Amino acid sequence: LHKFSCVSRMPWCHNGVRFLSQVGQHHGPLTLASLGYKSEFESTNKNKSNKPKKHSPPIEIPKAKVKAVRSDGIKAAGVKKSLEIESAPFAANSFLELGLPPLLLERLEREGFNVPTEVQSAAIPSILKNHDVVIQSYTGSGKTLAYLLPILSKVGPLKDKSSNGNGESGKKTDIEAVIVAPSRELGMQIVREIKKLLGPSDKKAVQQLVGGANRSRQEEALRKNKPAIVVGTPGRIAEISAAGKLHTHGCRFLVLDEIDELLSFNFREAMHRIVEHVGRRSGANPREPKSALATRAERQTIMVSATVPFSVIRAARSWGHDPLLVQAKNVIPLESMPATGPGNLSGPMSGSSSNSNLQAKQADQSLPPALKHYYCVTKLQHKVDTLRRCVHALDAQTVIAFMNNTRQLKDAVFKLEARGMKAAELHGDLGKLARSTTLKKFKNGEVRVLVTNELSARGLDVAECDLVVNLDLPTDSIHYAHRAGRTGRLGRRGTVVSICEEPEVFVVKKMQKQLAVPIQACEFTEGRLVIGKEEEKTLEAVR
Ligand SMILES: Nc1ncnc2c1ncn2[C@@H]1O[C@H](COP(=O)(O)OP(=O)(O)OP(=O)(O)O)[C@@H](O)[C@H]1O
Repeated sequence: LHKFSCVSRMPWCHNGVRFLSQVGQHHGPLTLASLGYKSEFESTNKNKSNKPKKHSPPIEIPKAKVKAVRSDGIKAAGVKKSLEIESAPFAANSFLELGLPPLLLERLEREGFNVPTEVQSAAIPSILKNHDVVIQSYTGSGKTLAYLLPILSKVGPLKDKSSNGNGESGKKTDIEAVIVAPSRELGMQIVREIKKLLGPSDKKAVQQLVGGANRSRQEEALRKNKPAIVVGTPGRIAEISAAGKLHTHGCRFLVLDEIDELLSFNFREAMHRIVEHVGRRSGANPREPKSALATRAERQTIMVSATVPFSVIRAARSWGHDPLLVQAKNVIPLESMPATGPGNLSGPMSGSSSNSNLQAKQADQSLPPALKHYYCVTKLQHKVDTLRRCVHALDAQTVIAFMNNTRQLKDAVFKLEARGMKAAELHGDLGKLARSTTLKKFKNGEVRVLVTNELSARGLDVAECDLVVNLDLPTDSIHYAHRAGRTGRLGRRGTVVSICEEPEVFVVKKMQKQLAVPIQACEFTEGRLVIGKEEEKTLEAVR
């Protein structure tokens, strides 16, 4: 975004990145915390009601300029219906061929995981062979199990009995795997995925250490249950570790999920502590004189994200040992990546011609291939109404709408509800109970439109989500990719619509270029999505 020529009127455009007034003072990198999230800390419910703005009539569209296209919507008239997986990224081989232990294979079958996805097929053997890895594959392609399965093969109650490590003698000692995620929602989701495989009798082998939850209870659970795996947010893990209640020197795995987000400034101190205190970096010289590292177990470092900017490559080189870059169809030494300049798609730094090939090649690995992308130009005061017409036109049943400002987000929910569309807000100002209740309602179909901000852009896994709408544009292509990835999970159909004002169109065009996907101009009229003929012509050139 630094490269975009700013239009001073545009609220998000100032010194690189700026959202609307609420986050306007923040000039650091975009993070959950910078967007007003308190994912790591207790937050209060400041749910204030805002007066609804006057209803704005829909915009009239000159019919001659437009051509109707078939909606991508999924028919589910009032009833929540699961979306069919259409082009799943499944691999040709089976979990058995990947060398997973029998007990884990049983649990996978019980939970209906029959075939590994491509990225799982590439990552599992690499991790089982003790490599440090950076896992990069598009949103919703199964990266979580790609690292959880090899870890559960070596750690905890489902492990291969021949694998070494603590617990071998039946005596539980240290924690063996630490998994770090940037938000409590994502942390809890990972815990649920692990517990599903562990089953009720072994679920205490994993402990959540997320912010916003009761810390003494977490410490008590650590003491009593001696879990093999902990999953948490950076601040809470670092706090408990600094208090001497988390013993991670014997740890064999350190997973940094959504690594590019974890590298943001707000997590810097906590991440530093975690990286220094969890096991010993493999390849570090244990005989180094003053090094306390000698007493620690050698750890494997696993970093994960759909987007791998250069900062991640740098971090992987310094925190890992000869790491591999694992993608769905590729496993290559990270060393073979360019040593300087931008990594893959990025906002601020992308666009240099020397890296454009690499960028284009990796960009298409960040977005699910089946997604359809559109943008619709409207006036600011008509955005919510355009959203409503968009939902109807596509007959979308499970919609995530992204905004950048909490107050305007509440307004949008109010307007949608006033027009009879079931909507709810999700953001960091809500208490943890309100956040989980809203998410539950959204997942079970009680809420049709979830209006949220960057909190939900990473990791949130709602299989039924058939439409993502950017009511405010994301800051750059990385944020676009993560938001867009909330739909089209695991090969399902999905549509992404960015609703913007005329002066913002160049931002959409820029993202289209960086992401190497067509983002078609469209309008919603007479209950249908329509694209302009002119736009069609230019799109032919893009394709
Ligand atoms: N082999 C598999 N078979 C069936 N379902 C799977 C398989 N692997 C993963 N899934 C399911 O696919 C969904 C998406 O997986 P996951 O959340 O791990 O994707 P991701 O790549 O981490 O996405 P993001 O980048 O958005 O975090 C989850 O609901 C998960 O349970």
